[in-house]
Amino acid sequence: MDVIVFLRDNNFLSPFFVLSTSLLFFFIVKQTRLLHSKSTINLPPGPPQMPIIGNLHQVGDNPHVSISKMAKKFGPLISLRLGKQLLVVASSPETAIGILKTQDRHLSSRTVPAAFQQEAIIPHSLIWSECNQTWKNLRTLCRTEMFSTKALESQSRIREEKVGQLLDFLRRKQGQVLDLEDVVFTTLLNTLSSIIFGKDMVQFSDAHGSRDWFKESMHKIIEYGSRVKDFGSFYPILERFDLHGITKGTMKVFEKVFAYWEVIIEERKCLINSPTWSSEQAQYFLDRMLENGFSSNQIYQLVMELFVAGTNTTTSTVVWNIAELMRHKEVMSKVEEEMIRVNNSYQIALSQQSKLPYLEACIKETFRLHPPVPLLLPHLAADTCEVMNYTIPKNTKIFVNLWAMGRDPKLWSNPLTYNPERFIDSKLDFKGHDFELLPFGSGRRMCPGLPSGIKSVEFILSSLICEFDFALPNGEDASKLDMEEKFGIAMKRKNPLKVIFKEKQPY
Ligand code: HEM
Repeated sequence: MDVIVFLRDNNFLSPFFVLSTSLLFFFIVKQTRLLHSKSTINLPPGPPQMPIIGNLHQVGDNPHVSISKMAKKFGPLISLRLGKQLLVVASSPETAIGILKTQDRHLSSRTVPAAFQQEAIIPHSLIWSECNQTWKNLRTLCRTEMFSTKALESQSRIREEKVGQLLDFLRRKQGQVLDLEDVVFTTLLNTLSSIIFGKDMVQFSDAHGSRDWFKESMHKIIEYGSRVKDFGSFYPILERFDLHGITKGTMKVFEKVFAYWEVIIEERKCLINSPTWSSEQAQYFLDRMLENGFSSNQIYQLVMELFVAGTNTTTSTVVWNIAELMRHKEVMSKVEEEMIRVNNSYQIALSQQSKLPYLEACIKETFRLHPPVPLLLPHLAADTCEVMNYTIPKNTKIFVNLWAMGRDPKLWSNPLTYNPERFIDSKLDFKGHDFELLPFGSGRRMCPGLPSGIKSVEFILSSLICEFDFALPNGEDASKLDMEEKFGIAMKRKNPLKVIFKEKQPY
């Protein structure tokens, strides 16, 4: 029954798919041989596989949840087959160590998802490259010019200005119903674009306002990139047909966005080449890329990746935090008390972020329950190697299920209860050394944007909590707020968090 529903839902019963399936039939023999060879390779255990589709029909729209159920049955290191793609999933700190530490060198390559398979720009990728020289150079440039302590300090003015604009907007819209994700996403897009280009990309809009084309483009790219049902990646023979129009779809959006950036880049080049230019004026990340001789394609690719990887994850983190705080009034009160204790008022500056240990505990607790990238970005085995005495063959795709680890009763007492206190007086951190809490990953592929992302999360959260009380529309009871998830490049709420902001009375 499962299989019939899966085939129908994915147009597998349409004439085109019947034809494709016939073609695939000729590969059954090969597949059968492959499955047979499984018995000779010591793969991690896993659920039984169907011919051709393997375990595809069992994965569903929320793979972090379905795979977590499989891990409960088959153990913390399992293997699945999605079409032709072999997948290994780690769901415990020990297996995560095996993948992200012991065998990091062999298991840190990537595959390029259909959405990002753009011939001209993909050789310049940071996220989708194997760990080659290009990848090393790009990470080094980002680390020194975007995420170092010095770079973050030089970005303080921009962060304060963009969060200031967010607060002004919310003050003007007091009493109205607003989409929290939308306003936070706008703030983060503009913060990043001001750091990179020295200008905003989008405007704030209220719940009924028209959406900006740039914001819409980012949503589309993220939507294409988040598609779980990408059959080209399961059956390489189908890859070139772009059956779901994913590659074509993103290419169209990329063209529009890149044309817009090209104008900005050319303007900047003219300024740099003008006689009035002095090197002190070089203050944006674009200047650093131009100084390093980047071509337009290199700039497009890196900037696009920073936008896609940096804005969504950070937005989701802020939204999940506010949702949990609204559900737990007593925790929200403690965060507010901490702010008053630290600062004698609700006002708080960017420089005071490190003095809010209780807020930090709330953020860790939210990372535990709602990791924005629940399976990490897929890794790929560059060579065959062994993890926990099992063989991981070359070209296996690898997930680390952070979501499953965050809810594992063997690791956390009352794992489904939101309880920031568990992190008070605990040394557990999210910086990649404690393998039970890895929202940014660990090892060579670990998120390079951690310092920037966490600064934004802490500053936006504390600023919003300082200035406003939050209520749900129609007097709904916040303690009953639903917490349904939608899997994607960053895991979001399924139902947007609509909030009414009300300015706090001065303390
Ligand atoms: C709360 C915010 C964030 C979270 C939770 C987060 C999480 C992650 C995770 C889990 C990965 C994949 C690690 C792996 O595959 O092993 C990743 C990769 C990456 N992140 Fe972040 N991230 C955040 C913010 C940012 C920001 C602000 C930027 C940049 C502006 C950024 C840029 C990147 C890049 C470029 C990669 C790819 C690194 C590589 O493949 O070598 N992230 N992030």
